[in-house]
Amino acid sequence: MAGRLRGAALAGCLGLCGTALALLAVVLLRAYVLRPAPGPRVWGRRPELGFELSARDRRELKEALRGAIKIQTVSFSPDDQNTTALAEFGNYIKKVFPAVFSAKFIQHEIIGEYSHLFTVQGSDPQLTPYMLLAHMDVVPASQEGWVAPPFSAEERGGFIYGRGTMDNKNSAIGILQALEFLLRKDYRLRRSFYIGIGHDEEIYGHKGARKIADLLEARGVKLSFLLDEGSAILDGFIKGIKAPVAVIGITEKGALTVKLSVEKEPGHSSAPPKETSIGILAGALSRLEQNPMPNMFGHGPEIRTLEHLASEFTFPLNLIMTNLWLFSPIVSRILQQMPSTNALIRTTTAITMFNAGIKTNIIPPSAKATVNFRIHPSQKAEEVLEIIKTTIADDRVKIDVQETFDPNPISPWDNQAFGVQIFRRTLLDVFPEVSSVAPGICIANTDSRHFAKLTDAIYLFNPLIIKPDDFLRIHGLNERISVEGYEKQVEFLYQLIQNSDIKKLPEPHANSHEL
Ligand SMILES: CCCCCCCC/C=C\CCCCCCCC(=O)N[C@@H](CCC(N)=O)C(=O)O
Ligand SMILES: [Zn+2]
Ligand SMILES: [Zn+2]
Repeated sequence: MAGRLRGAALAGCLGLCGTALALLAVVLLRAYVLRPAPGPRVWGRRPELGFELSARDRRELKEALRGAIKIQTVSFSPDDQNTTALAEFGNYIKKVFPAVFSAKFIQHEIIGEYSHLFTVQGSDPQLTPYMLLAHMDVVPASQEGWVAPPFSAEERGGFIYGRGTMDNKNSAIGILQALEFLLRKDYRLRRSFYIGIGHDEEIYGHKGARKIADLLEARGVKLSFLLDEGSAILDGFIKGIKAPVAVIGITEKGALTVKLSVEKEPGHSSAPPKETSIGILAGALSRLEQNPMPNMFGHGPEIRTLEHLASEFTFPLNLIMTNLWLFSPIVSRILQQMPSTNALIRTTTAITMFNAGIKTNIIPPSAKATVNFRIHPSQKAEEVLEIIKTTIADDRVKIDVQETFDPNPISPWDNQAFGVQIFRRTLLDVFPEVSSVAPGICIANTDSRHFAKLTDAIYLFNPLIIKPDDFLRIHGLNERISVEGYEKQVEFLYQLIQNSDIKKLPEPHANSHEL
């Protein structure tokens, strides 16, 4: 009997060890043998024109951006914009980019009073056009806390400081600059493309980008792809990855902004009620902050980002990333530690405004707050609103939805995706130090969502190498761009326009080591 028991225990143990060994074998096999092929291609043609800049070109390129930064195109709220500055921006680009404005095959239109649409007619009408999108408006900037005033465009230590240097005059001016340089070299464009420069992106883009999209739709335009801001070449964002990696947004999060308010009878502060409007609202806000929205890791494209970058990780993280089917609970816990990676895996909750109280000895008649949620690609606004109501669980708190939209659909990311292959090719040309190109999520919002009817291929990417510290400068203090980084951005756009002139993508090549 004892012998039989020992035998059974041994068999059980062998079974367990066997399972563990089998698991390990699968892990190793997946890590080293079954890693998905990156989908390389062999491109016969290189861009016709190289990006050699004279000292004069360099000066001109830098001054064009600096001049644009000095124009205070601030969007405060949907009914408060600096319209004088928006108009000045229009005059400014006309002056700085004469070749763009005088080319016979470029049509320029002003949309919604201040936005710009350029239709660049290529020589081959058979090729489906694409679109480059940017915006000229900026968020406000406090005067304090900057090393140089936010609209001075001062140059310090190789950086231009100012609101809009990364978000997003670098793209608006950069696109026009790249085209200006190409035109001056008599480059004849083959594929048509559109340039859209919105004037109210920071306040939802209803008067600018949306009108541009409506107009193009009415003209029956279909786009092969659209490129807008929203992600970048990330350096140091992900623990365990040393080299900079290009993460191109294939979707952007949705958004839901709610106004919460509590009304209460005012009175003398010497005989206060048990709870005031401020106390009730503060409790509701605290519950929202203390109960984050659910962790959705694995339900959206964030998992594809890590899978694509798996080989970039050092050991043993590379093993973990290649086997997310097994390790995703650990990975999702690590991701939620940093605000920028936490934003990838859940709907975020940000209390952005709070107003209450009118005098030191008056019981406040009302308290109001604004909470801004950014919705994970696997959720819908309606679902998030239900969670908010359940979490607040207090009928005295009135909830008004101010603005809401669901996450964007997911854009294609495969060997046939024209835009993706063009970005890969251009990254190889301009940023040889970038070893991987991965699909990702844009954690903020962009004007591109207005163009969903024109194309299913919307990509969010700024060709700039950014570090976590740079990310904090966007909408924050000391926003800046390095002169070298801006030159690279213009070079990327210059080569992207030429690369897009290819008629058909080359065949993928199995043994190449390209991206
Ligand atoms: C695995 C990778 C980790 C990812 C870390 C994220 C790093 C992201 C890097 C760069 C992103 C820059 C995004 C800038 C876009 C900003 C656009 C913007 O400010 N939009 C406004 C629009 C307002 C609106 N209501 O539509 C906004 O989102 O508030
Ligand atoms: Zn922006
Ligand atoms: Zn912004």
